[in-house]
Amino acid sequence: MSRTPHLLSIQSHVVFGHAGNRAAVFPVERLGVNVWPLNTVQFSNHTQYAQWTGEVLPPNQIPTLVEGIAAIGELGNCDAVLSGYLGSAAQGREILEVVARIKRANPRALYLCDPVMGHPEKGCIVAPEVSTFLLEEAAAVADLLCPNQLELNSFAGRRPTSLEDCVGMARALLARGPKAVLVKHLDYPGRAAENFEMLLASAEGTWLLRRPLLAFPRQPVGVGDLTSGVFLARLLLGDDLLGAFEFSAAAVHEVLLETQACGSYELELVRAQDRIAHPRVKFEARRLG
Ligand SMILES: Nc1ncnc2c1ncn2[C@@H]1O[C@H](COP(=O)(O)OP(=O)(O)O)[C@@H](O)[C@H]1O
Ligand SMILES: Cc1ncc(COP(=O)(O)O)c(C=O)c1O
Ligand SMILES: [Mg+2]
Repeated sequence: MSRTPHLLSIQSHVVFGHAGNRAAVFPVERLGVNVWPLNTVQFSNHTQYAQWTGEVLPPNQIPTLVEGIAAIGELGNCDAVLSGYLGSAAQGREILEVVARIKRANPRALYLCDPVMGHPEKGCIVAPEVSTFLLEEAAAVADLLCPNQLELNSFAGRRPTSLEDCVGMARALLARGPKAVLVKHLDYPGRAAENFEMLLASAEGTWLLRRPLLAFPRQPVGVGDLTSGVFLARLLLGDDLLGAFEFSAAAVHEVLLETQACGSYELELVRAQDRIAHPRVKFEARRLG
């Protein structure tokens, strides 16, 4: 029997609803990966409600908690680290130390960075110094980087003019160190309005994936966190980059269909659990160039 992979997932916790670890832990475990959730913040709800209560984890708690895992002899069993929503740049620096420590314990361990930067128009609030940390420090260390279009624009320092330009921006990120860049949401002049598009860039090439754009009265939150979690889970379960990319698009689309059918604002992860594990839809990515 093959071993169950272990993933250290360092992102936000919300008591109500689904974002950060609350969008990733359950689906990733449902797919068959053990998750070690380490919560960077504990908020009542995600920040797009415009109000919330709760606290940011003191940065020194990150190495303290990882030290506890090392002390019981389990750190070498960690197969990957995922980082997402951060409460401070200081937390980010502690995460990079933790990644280095885990890679010493298990040189095959992967680090996926979802560079959650905030989106003032949408109401996603992240401390501004976190963006600087992600741009200048985290990208160089990550094996896998999963920006959305706005985050890709921040890395490039400009907006794209076309799909080809998005490809160039994603491939420029590869040059900073990651083995793959998954752009979770593409937006560029001339994009067909009926589609939701994603991009995967690696040393082997670049792939574009299109799925239907669904209508929501209010855009659900946590979709990015769900996407990066499922993508990494499938890699840990043995998929190649392209397979994990296509699977994550299908599983996320199933969750969005369920969410839309229920008329919910929060992602319907519990109701969609079987569809996450066994998506009925399939999207094939198209190789570009
Ligand atoms: N198929 C889809 N149809 C409609 N909206 C979608 C679909 N897939 C994702 N979304 C929405 O697209 C947006 C993507 O957000 P974006 O900021 O680019 O990424 P992230 O989720 O990482 O923040 C989210 O608001 C999400 O709810
Ligand atoms: C607490 C928290 N975590 C994570 C996120 C990121 O969510 P998404 O997956 O939509 O990028 C948000 C977005 O507002 C948030 O408020
Ligand atoms: Mg995001």
